Amino acid sequence: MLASQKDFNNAVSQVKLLKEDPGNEVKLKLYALYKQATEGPCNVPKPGMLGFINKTKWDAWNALGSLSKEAARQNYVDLVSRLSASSESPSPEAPAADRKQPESDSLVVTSEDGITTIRLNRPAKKNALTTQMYRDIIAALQAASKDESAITVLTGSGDYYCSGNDLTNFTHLPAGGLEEMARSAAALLRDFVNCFIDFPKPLVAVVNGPAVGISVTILGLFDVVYATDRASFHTPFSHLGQSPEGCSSYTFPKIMGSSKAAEMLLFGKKLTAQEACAQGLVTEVFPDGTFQKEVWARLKAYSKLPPNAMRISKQIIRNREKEKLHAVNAEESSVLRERWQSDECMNAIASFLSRKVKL
Ligand SMILES: CCCCCC/C=C/C(=O)SCCNC(=O)CCNC(=O)[C@H](O)C(C)(C)COP(=O)(O)OP(=O)(O)OC[C@H]1O[C@@H](n2cnc3c(N)ncnc32)[C@H](O)[C@@H]1OP(=O)(O)O
Repeated sequence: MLASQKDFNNAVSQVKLLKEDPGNEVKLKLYALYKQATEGPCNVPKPGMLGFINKTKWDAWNALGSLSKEAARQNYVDLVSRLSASSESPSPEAPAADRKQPESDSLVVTSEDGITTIRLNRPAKKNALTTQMYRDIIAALQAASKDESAITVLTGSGDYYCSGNDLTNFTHLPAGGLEEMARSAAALLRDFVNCFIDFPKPLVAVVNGPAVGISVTILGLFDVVYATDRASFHTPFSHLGQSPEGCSSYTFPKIMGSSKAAEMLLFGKKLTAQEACAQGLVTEVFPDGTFQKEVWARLKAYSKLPPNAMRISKQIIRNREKEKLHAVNAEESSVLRERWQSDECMNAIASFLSRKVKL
């Protein structure tokens, strides 16, 4: 059942009682949802360039498009309830030592020198992502968005950056069978990608080796991607009977043009680091021997820049795209939900598991 007018009025009062300032981005979201819930879709002319604040507010409201008043009311109530819960928790700005650690040691999260680093730590399996790792990454990103660091980094341990989704995820069938597995995987995928779309601070991928599948597609949602010259970028979705995710069906054509994107996403063409850089997916490539030293020195210098200026600049860059990205993510997740139940996909996974086929 959607939130009632009374729930909405209560949430409006609750916002004034929040102990912590939720930050400009959240305030903007609250403003937009409030306007949409009370007045419906944006119906006023766009302010001129000089009215910067009014224009930002207008953009946020306008970005909600034709969202119904009822849905906006519900989203407003949900957002306030999350904010109230987190402002009651002991310390939303918890320092690294107090951060809730991931459930498994396949993910290691550290904070140092203004940088929060989320490290995939399953080198024996080429950092393939288990279901628990997706959940832990979501939690780590949510914590990093509120901690004191200026920059957040995703990287891998060992010789691989990440071999993508752990294909054995598909072998743990719940009581509801294949259909239920596909439904819950699609919901998790959608939440996972949403966190990257909404992440408010500079997000940097330090690609320490080959990258496969979803670890490649989400790169289009990062702000900066540094890669060793040993890295490669491979999205073998057709080989696996699957389809693109991570908003790559939208970001890749935008970044590299539609025909280069099609070669990767339809035919699974693997790019070298230099090729990925030439096509705009990678920001800069470093020789493997000096990769870690050069990249971390650079990131340490960037982490000293004024954090609010970086957040606001990211907000301006990202806000225009957010609604579109959420819509793309929803569509890709729903298409994959069907794909995962197809014979093409099941056969491809069975082949990998029986060691008949390797990419
Ligand atoms: C909530 C669900 C969201 C899903 C989102 C949709 C995501 C889609 C994708 O990410 S599609 C991409 C999936 N990934 C793959 O298909 C890669 C499969 N792996 C390989 O082809 C190869 O392992 C390799 C090319 C990555 C590396 O080859 P090689 O260097 O020869 O190493 P090994 O094959 O011996 O691998 C070592 C060890 O790791 C295991 N492993 C590697 N990748 C995966 C994987 N993706 N899933 C599960 N296990 C993986 C491999 O089986 C070996 O294990 P073992 O030593 O045999 O126990």
